[in-house]
Amino acid sequence: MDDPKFIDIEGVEMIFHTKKGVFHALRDINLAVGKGEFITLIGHSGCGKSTLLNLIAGLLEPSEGVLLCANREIAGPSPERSVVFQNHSLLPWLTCYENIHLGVERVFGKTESKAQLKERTLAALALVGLTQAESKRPNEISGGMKQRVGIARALAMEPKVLLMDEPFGALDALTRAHLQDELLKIVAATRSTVVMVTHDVDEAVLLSDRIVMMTNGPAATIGEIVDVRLDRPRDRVALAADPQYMAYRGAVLEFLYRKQAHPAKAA
Ligand SMILES: Nc1ncnc2c1ncn2[C@@H]1O[C@H](COP(=O)(O)OP(=O)(O)OP(=O)(O)O)[C@@H](O)[C@H]1O
Repeated sequence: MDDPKFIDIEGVEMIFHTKKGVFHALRDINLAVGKGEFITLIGHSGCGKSTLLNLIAGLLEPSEGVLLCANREIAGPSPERSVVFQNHSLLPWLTCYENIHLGVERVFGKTESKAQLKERTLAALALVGLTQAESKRPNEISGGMKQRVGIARALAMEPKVLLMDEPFGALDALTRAHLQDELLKIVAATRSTVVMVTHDVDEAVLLSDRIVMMTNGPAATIGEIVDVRLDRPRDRVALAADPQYMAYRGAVLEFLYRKQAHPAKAA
């Protein structure tokens, strides 16, 4: 691995000050993510997965500790760390092309020609198989297609890190499987570093190099990490009967449903 501490999270605590008082969401988070690594964050609802992702995105500031990306402190959002949310967050009045172009222009507008910006936008659409839908607006395409535009928009900015918060959570199982397979191919081609929040154990095992499993909140922390040593490219059908796959799956289930059996409401 080029840089085993490409993202480096050290001693992070997250405390929210709410009307009801102080809420200690995350404690003592230490994690290094290697360049090109695919990490998933899994844990019960409310344990702080999105909070940790938002800290890496620079959308939140830690109460204690430090987060670094490429040896620089994360001090705010940046196109080098682009985020894909569960609800695509496309602008409804813009076409698929325009939604992507907007981000491309923001990042490369000052340094590249109009033709280059167009080429980047078209390449991103092609990467997610949406060339045909370039002039459609979000209300004219399916949920899975919207998510693909969101992924294309994030990738078009050539981020160093792709952050994904349950990007397939709102999709039906077949579309979800299809997009997981596409994401695997795209990530293999772009060699992106990915941190993804998921609730889905199979998704975590299929996609990850490591699965970071979080304890229940409040004051959640990293409980265990599963190192998924399955060869790539991964084939979901072949893996379904693979004893190694089942063992990883079993380890995550054991953590979630035995060691961290669901808590009383955390917040
Ligand atoms: N801005 C905030 N102010 C106060 N509390 C917050 C804030 N953001 C998150 N929390 C609390 O921090 C805890 C972790 O929230 P977070 O959304 O990170 O959990 P999660 O693991 O992503 O949950 P889910 O799986 O349900 O999306 C929760 O108890 C939540 O209520």
